[in-house]
Amino acid sequence: MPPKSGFSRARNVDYDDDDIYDDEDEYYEEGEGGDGMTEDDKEQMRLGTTRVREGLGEMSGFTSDEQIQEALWHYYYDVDKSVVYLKNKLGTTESVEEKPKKEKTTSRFDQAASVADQKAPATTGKQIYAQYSCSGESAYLVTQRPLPPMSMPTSDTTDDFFWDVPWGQVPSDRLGVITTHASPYKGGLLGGSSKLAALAAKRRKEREEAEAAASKASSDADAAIAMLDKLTVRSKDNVPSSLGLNEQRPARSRYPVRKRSPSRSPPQEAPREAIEEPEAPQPAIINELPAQRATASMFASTLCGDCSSATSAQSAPALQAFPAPYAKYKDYDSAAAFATPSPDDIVRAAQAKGAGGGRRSTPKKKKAHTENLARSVEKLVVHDEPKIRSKNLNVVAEYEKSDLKRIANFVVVGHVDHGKSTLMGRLLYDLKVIDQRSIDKLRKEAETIGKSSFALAWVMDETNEERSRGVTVDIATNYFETEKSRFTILDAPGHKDFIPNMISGSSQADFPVLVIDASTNSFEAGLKGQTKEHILIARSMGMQHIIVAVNKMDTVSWSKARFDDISKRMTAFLTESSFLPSRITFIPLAGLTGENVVKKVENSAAHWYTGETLLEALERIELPQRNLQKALRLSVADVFRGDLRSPLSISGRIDSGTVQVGDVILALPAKQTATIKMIEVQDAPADWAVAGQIPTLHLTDIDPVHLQQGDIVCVPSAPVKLVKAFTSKLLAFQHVLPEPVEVFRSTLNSPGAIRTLSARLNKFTGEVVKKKPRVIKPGEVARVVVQLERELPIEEGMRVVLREGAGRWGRADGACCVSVDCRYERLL
Ligand SMILES: Nc1nc2c(ncn2[C@@H]2O[C@H](COP(=O)(O)OP(=O)(O)OP(=O)(O)O)[C@@H](O)[C@H]2O)c(=O)[nH]1
Repeated sequence: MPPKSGFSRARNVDYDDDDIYDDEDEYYEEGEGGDGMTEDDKEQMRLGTTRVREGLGEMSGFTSDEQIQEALWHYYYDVDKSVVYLKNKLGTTESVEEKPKKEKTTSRFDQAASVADQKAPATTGKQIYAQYSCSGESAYLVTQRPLPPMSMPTSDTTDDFFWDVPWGQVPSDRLGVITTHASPYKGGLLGGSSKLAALAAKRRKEREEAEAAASKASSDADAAIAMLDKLTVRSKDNVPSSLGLNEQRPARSRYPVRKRSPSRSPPQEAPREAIEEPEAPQPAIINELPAQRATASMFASTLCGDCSSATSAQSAPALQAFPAPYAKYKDYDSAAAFATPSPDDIVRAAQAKGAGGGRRSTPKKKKAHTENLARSVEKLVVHDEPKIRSKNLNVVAEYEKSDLKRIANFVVVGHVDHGKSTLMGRLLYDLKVIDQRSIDKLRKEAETIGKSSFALAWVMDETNEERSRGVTVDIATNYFETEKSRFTILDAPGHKDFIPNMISGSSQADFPVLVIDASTNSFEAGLKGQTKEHILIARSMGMQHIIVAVNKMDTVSWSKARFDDISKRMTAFLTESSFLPSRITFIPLAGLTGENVVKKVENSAAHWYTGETLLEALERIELPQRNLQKALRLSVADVFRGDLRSPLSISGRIDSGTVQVGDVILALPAKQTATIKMIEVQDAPADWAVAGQIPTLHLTDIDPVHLQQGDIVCVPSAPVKLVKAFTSKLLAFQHVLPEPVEVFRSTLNSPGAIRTLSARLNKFTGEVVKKKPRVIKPGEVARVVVQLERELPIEEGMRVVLREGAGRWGRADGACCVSVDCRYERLL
């Protein structure tokens, strides 16, 4: 049988007696066998019987023990009262068998009066016995004398007894005396039922027993309190919580608390952590707990262990810190919570062991296997780019032994709308580089927007802007091949707004093809516009040979006079620009019709011309010497930030040196290195490229931000120096003064100024004619000092272009620039 819970035990202790027994009869019958007599009662009854017989004297022989005991029981062992009762009873006619209980219906006062009437003569009055209960004492009113004879008929009522006595004037012989003495019935009932007295005694006894039981329960409760205290969570002030489980949270602070860094911890969280600090157990508090808690239940004992054997003072502090249900895990350490395998781990390990067919691997082997695996994983590092391996080719030897055709790059220059793009489209079309279907498609597309005459031009002008506007914007590159040469076409824009692009194209060319519109007034307009400027730029780039294509001859009916006039005027200008007459080629042609482009003109009006076609002139033109043995110098004409396969690519002509796949290059002025991953020459993959070619280099190991158009690419071992000032020999195309200029190194440029005119030189011998001249006239050669605002990669032998300040840029007279043939004698 499980022990009584503390709760039920407390309930029994606190029950009130009156709440249990409301009916005295039930209590009486539940007494000792139903007779209500205890051993004490029987003893008192025996002694009382003896004493009553002594009090009855000679009347004792007429009285049975049963009557005596009945009287004693009735008067609660009062011997005197019992004797009086029995004497009165024996003196009356009333049967002694009459039970005193029936007299309850008659008042005590009437009984006394009745007895007096029976014992005294009616004329002597009545002796009255009255009994009052007054604070535990008995008072008797006794008449001293017999009552006088009554004239009135006697009556048993008190009204008859005092009928002749005036109110308030009672005769002295009828006055009684009240005497008091201590009642022999301490705590008993007076004149009442002896059963009630017995009931009172029973209740006193039960109360005493209940108090004794409560005392015992109190001692049991102490043990219960001790156990409950172990489960009690204290507040910071060590006051036992009255809320029980609701206040157990602070006890969790016993577990390791992860502290936040002060910088990241919100200010308001600091007090919280202070609250969570574990509280030192206070055993003294436990002893002060009220004894109002029951002992631990079976459930609590199961969770918390057997605490009954430990004293509260000893065990409570240790358990105090661990709220249920974790109290049993006194040594719990969350930091090492997973240091040992969990029950699930053990089960899984056993299952794995069984599934492994009994094969065992020792921990040592497992550890070695794990380490090997870790090392293998470390080796599996994925690099962003595969390591580029160079074939270490002798590129010069490879070039010489190759049957590579002559490499020729030319830039198509001239005034806007003079027919440059159309001429190149016709060239490509006649050379079958562009097929008929593509031309038909372009022609149809051009017709839709009313520009059918531009169909051939669209072979080169591929962007929507260029096609819609009918104007070339950027350099268009294309390739064609002849029997002896591989050409790269650099179609430059003729509009003045795109001069920088024209310079970029010119920087990659070996020679220019100048296109002049032979139509009436167009040639003249071009001379005032970009025709002369383009010539000067091309010459400034070091180009010495030039082909002049007198275009649109169909518009002038192949007029020889017109052709001769143009040739004469242009020869004069070109020679002024330092082109030797022997290096100037004039070809009358019509790009739109293709006459004298690839095929000789068949028009009878052109019978007077027996010279070369454009293609023949291209094949014959002399190309500059290639410097393959010198250090790498490449002018970056374009930068492509392409696809995933080729995130960064550059293109430009190699001025000197060679490159091959795997080479590390240096980009200036960023001073950043890169690795050549792939090379393409004229849209075909190649292992190398040499001076004179315009390859596309696909790079890696460099951020695209470090490369831009106009940069110089060189080898890290022989970099180009970055300078902010240099001395140059220049050829003046107009008056030159110390003045602000824009300095171009290819398309890379910087603001600067001609700081000093050092000397005027002999145009052919280079000797000093005059030191520190005030001005340099057009056509004269001089030595000047140029200052730059920012560094540019410039070295001896390079060519730069000095143009007048931006305010005078692009003047319509075509003489707006100072184009300088810069041969650097020395750097500052
Ligand atoms: N009649 C005639 N028209 C030509 C000839 N060549 C070109 N054209 C026309 O001249 C116009 C301009 O031709 P383009 O090739 O665009 O001229 P462009 O020099 O390339 O122009 P930009 O590049 O913008 O400077 C077009 O309408 C052509 O059809 C030609 O030989 N004869």
